[in-house]
Amino acid sequence: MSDLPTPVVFCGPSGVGKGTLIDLLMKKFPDAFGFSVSHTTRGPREGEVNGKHYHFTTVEDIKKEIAAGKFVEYAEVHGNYYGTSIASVESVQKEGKICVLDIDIQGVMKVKESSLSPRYLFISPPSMKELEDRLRGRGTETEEAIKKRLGNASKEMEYGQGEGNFDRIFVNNNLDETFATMTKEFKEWYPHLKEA
Ligand SMILES: Nc1ncnc2c1ncn2[C@@H]1O[C@H](COP(=O)(O)OP(=O)(O)OP(=O)(O)O)[C@@H](O)[C@H]1O
Repeated sequence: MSDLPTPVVFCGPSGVGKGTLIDLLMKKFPDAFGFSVSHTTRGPREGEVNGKHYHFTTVEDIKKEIAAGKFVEYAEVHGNYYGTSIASVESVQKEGKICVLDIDIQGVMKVKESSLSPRYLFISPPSMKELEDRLRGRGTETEEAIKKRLGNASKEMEYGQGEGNFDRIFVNNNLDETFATMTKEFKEWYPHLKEA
């Protein structure tokens, strides 16, 4: 048994508001949460610092470490690997922080096979129509990307609502209300949390 803070997984369709809710939590409880530093096999972009923005690695090395069970989740995107190592989650925990993992369903399935025992949260939109409006309203994706995200969303919703797949589902209808409910839950889960 350890008394390190239990990591928390945020999952839900693209555009549902995960990033928004995580930002709000981080502002309300300063220094209580942290993101783990991911590994990637893509090259560093200008200004990216190894160990800070990413742990830059090679395909050969990451494959070996994945095979050795050192990753809680990973994905191959356009020929590059991206992943979260157990060590990087632990380094957030060792600072006494709640490690936040903002991942998709594939990632959740991999985390479930790993040794990590996080709290699994699923963020659901009030309706598919509202999800579509948010994705369009955000204005960050092309029409093609929006269609792809909405196509994925129905499968994600099915898995998200599946019996026993998540510890808690938050329906993100009104943002203030969702955040208030979430804050209350986090204070129960992590009694040490102090508001700003
Ligand atoms: N409850 C809400 N009501 C209305 N709009 C919201 C709500 N929550 C978030 N939004 C808005 O919806 C859009 C998508 O939110 P956000 O970027 O946080 O989604 P996300 O789940 O993190 O998406 P991705 O997985 O693609 O990063 C943003 O423009 C955000 O301001």
